[in-house]
Amino acid sequence: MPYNLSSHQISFPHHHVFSCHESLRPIAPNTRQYVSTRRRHFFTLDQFRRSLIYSLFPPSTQGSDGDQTSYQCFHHLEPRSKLPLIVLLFVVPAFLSVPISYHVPWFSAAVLFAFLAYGGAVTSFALIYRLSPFHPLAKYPGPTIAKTSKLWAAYLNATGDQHRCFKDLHDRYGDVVRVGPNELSIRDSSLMHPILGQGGLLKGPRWEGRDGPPMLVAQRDPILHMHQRKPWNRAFSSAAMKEYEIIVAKRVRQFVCCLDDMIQRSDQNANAVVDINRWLKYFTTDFMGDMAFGGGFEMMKAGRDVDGLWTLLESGVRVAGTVSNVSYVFPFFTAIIGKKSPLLRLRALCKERALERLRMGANRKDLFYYLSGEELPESERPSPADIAQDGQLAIIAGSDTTSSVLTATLYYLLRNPVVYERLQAEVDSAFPSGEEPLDVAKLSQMEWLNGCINEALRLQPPVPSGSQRTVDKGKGTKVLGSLTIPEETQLSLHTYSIQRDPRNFHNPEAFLPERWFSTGAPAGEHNTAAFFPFSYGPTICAGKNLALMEMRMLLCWVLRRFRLSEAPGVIYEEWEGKYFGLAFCGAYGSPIGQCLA
Ligand code: HEM
Repeated sequence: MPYNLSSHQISFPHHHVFSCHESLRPIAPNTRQYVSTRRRHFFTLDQFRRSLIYSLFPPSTQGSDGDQTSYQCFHHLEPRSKLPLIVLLFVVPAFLSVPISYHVPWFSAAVLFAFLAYGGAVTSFALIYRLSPFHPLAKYPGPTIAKTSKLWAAYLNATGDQHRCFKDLHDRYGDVVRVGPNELSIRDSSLMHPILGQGGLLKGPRWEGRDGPPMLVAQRDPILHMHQRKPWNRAFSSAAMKEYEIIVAKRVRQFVCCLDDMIQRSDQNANAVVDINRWLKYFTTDFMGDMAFGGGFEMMKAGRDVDGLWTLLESGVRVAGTVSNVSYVFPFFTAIIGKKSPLLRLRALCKERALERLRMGANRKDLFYYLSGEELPESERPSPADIAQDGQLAIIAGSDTTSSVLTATLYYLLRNPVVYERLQAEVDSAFPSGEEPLDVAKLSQMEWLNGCINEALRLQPPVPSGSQRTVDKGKGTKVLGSLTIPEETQLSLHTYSIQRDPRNFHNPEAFLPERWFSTGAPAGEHNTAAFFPFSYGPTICAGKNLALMEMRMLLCWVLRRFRLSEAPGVIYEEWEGKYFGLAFCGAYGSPIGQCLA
């Protein structure tokens, strides 16, 4: 159904974004912080004055009374840092309590009353407007609670159930659902190019409010993004990828030996119950540690979460995912949690590792080599802080994602014994006994292997809610296919729903690797454009080819060496329902041959 919104525009606070014709200059040599040569942004007294009015007439009240003054105020203001937010939320009502105190017997009662009245008024204005027919997104269907606040989405994110809940909403309301006051979730793969492709929409504000210059994945400005992306593109060129094969192979060999060791030590007749999810996490983190910092995590060797890195990663990703739904909370969150915040601790750990590696120098061409600009003249190299930040991104982006897809693939193999047998036969014939599955070209041609990985990526994409985009402020209403989107609306293509949509994939809930075969695929709908677990366009996952190589090699090697089966006492039917942070156990059968290490 086509949606036609009025050109009525809403405002949503966000940072200044450089336009293409503005030039950029770094604020200091060897740094990624830039200022526009045309216009600089300071929080001026005028803005401060207007921010006070904004607090009384927040964005969402705009239009309810047609008040042009309030509209102009919130249209131009961007109060995201701690000070103005504290002023708006605490100082204004504190001032209001002074006149009230003349009318009540106790000053404390006046303060309480002022805060309640101020908070109540602001909240009521916001709620009434957001639910009113005057809101620019009023025509889009969605649950009432979602229209009132993003707190609901934050709550769903914290439960780990957001993607399944959004899919239910799409099944109920259709391809476009209002999932926040100013946010839409979209289940229409034909909009992939206009939204994510070249010249598409800017990244959304969900990464805002964090300390320091944004890392690549959070960079909203397309020009800065392109600039920051260059070393990543060099790092994942075909020539560079060749160098990584031995690094992956070394860690896969170690993974296999660790499992072998567990089987040897087990008293269950050459079987061992292994927490495969945990071990896959150790594997991917050790490997990304090698790539980003030249090693140093050694979780597989220790058989445990060394330095609490995984706990930091898991809690950091979960907290960041939840809080980014309400990114204006970030400054308060970091102020309250301070240095104990998992993200800050992770940052400190990565900085320590980066400095250590810089001291050691580049002894091989890994990801660090490219990110630290070893091949560039000294003056063009990034600062240690930037290198540490890129290393941190590699660990966050490259470990949990890959381990969750590997876990999902093994899960679906256990649940589909016929597919397991077919894949096993393919692996056995591709790599006869004793041969190490190292041939990357051969791995990329194996239809069952790649079909299984694609199915796991389709059914359990590690970024299930997609990458948020926004219709840029000041650019006016955007027409996307049959949709008309008001400026400063946030939106995401919902990967999980699109990849399970029967219009795109025949029998979408079934694990069918055959659907990816070049010939002999089962009849039925198969829309390759609707498969985008790594996203699409200029911001597509930088590490896609590395992740695929890593997953292919590990799966092949594990299948050559072990026979997996369901562990006793585990209810596998329940696993799929608890995608987030689940421990998944597999019982291992007789090993095939000797440890290949
Ligand atoms: C199965 C594994 C993986 C999946 C499904 C995956 C998926 C994604 C997705 C959906 C994005 C967001 C893109 C966007 O904003 O449009 C992303 C970004 C990114 N990923 Fe991956 N990823 C995986 C593994 C990796 C690995 C191994 C690395 C290696 C370091 C990596 C590095 C990155 C980087 C650097 C970005 C930011 C790209 C940018 O904004 O330009 N990812 N990934």
